[in-house]
Amino acid sequence: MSHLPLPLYGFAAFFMIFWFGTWCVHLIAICYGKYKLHKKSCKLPTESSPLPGVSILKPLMGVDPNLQHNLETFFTMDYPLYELLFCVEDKHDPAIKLVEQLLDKYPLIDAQLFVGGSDVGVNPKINNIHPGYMAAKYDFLMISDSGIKMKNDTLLDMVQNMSEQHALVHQMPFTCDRDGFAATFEKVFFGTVQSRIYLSADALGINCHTGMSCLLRKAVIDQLGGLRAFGCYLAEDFFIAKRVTELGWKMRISNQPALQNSGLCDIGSFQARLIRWAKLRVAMVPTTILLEPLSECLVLGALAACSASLLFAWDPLVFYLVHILCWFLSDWLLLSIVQHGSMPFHKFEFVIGWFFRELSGPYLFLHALWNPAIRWRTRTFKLHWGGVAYELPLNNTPASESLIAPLQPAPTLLTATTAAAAAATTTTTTTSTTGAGAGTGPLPTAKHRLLVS
Ligand SMILES: CCCCCCCC/C=C\CCCCCCCC(=O)N[C@@H](CO[C@@H]1OC[C@@H](O)[C@H](O)[C@H]1O)[C@H](O)/C=C/CCCCCCCCCCCCC
Ligand SMILES: O=c1ccn([C@@H]2O[C@H](COP(=O)(O)OP(=O)(O)O)[C@@H](O)[C@H]2O)c(=O)[nH]1
Repeated sequence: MSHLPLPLYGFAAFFMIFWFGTWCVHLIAICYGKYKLHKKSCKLPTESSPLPGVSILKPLMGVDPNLQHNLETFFTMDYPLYELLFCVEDKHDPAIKLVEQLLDKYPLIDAQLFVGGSDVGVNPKINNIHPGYMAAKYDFLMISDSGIKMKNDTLLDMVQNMSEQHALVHQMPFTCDRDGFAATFEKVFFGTVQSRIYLSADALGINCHTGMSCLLRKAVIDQLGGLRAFGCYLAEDFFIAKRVTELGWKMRISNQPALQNSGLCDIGSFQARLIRWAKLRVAMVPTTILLEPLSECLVLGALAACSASLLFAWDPLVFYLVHILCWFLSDWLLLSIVQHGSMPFHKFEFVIGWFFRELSGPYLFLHALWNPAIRWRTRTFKLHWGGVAYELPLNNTPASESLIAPLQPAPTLLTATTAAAAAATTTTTTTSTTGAGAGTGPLPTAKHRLLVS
């Protein structure tokens, strides 16, 4: 041992400490997940402190087989005061017709549709929801991506997590139970590697905000310059959380994880999504270039096994196998906590899904580093270090990114009335009710609820 160069011992000691730290992260995630998730809040509204109104922004782009069902869950929530602000950028998007049908089906729910988006920055999601944000009338703002499904009490849960010190409550991303291996893979990713980081980061007060379902204090966002102030970033979620906490406000996750329920679920698109997210993280938090690969089970296990062999003369193979087994069991435990019920797949499928995730993780990360161009739906972007984005011209889309299948509008769904209403660039305001279940009288037909900007 003594003839080996000294720096090698330094590296070995570093990897052993990192390995130990990672197991602490496992432990924190399991304990915090058990404590925090699926807990029913006992804080009930009183006459002196009624539940606040919430303006819900729904950015939509294209239609998938579950969209109608997912959107419908927003019309049937048990919450006394909210408005739904659906936002669609393209006037030919078939999502318009779907929203109109829902507006007709639920005339007592306070809901509007905004078509045309805005041009306040590079981020197409921000551009899409900005008209809805400008029209929002309540003190609380919820941003909820198109693939999110709500339980009856999800909004209540989020509002009850918003204390006097909090300005941001977000849902930890998770998935609905769906059939097929791609759905298993998604659940394994969100319920293991992602939950581990998300839960421990929230427990330790580290910004890990993913903005697919979040509740914000509108006054705080207004104070920060409005949503337009975040239009220059693609990862608006990360920067919203950063600025909000810099003002002294707190953020935290809600008790219910977010139920992603997109009707399009395939391995290729999901991997492309993970690659896109990794590119964002690398640009925003450059230390992830080192931290992410190092925190992968197979990579860290190999490094720790060599280090343990060097430092303590332990058998590296036995160390490696025990490390993988313990990691696997700990991931199963964490996934069970996040799922909070029976698993939609057999244990054997979990084994396959887990190994597939562990083997593909480092590869996807390298892929993200290799090609910095970011394809998001119909557009391609690049990021400056720090996270400021710029859009690339359409013909500059790299071929390697073509595995992404953007949600393409199906033009056949568009009716003549919708097209005519959308083509007329006049602005028509909707008749609004005062909250869920509190409306009066018949409302105009859906086509009059179209706001074209
Ligand atoms: C000793 C242990 C060290 C641990 C090292 C941690 C390594 C991290 C490993 C895995 C990463 C897990 C991923 C966490 C979830 C992030 C998901 C994500 O990338 N989301 C981004 C994109 O979201 C979409 O963006 C567009 C928007 O319009 C959509 O609505 C969004 O859904 C999002 O932008 C990123 C947010 C947070 C990034 C945080 C990066 C820091 C991670 C390091 C945290 C370390 C915690 C260590 C705990 C002890
Ligand atoms: O050009 C775009 C891309 C996305 N979105 C919306 O932004 C949200 C998140 O998009 P996506 O699911 O593609 O992002 P991810 O969760 O994969 O990061 C969804 O509600 C989309 O409808 C949008 O309005 N315009």
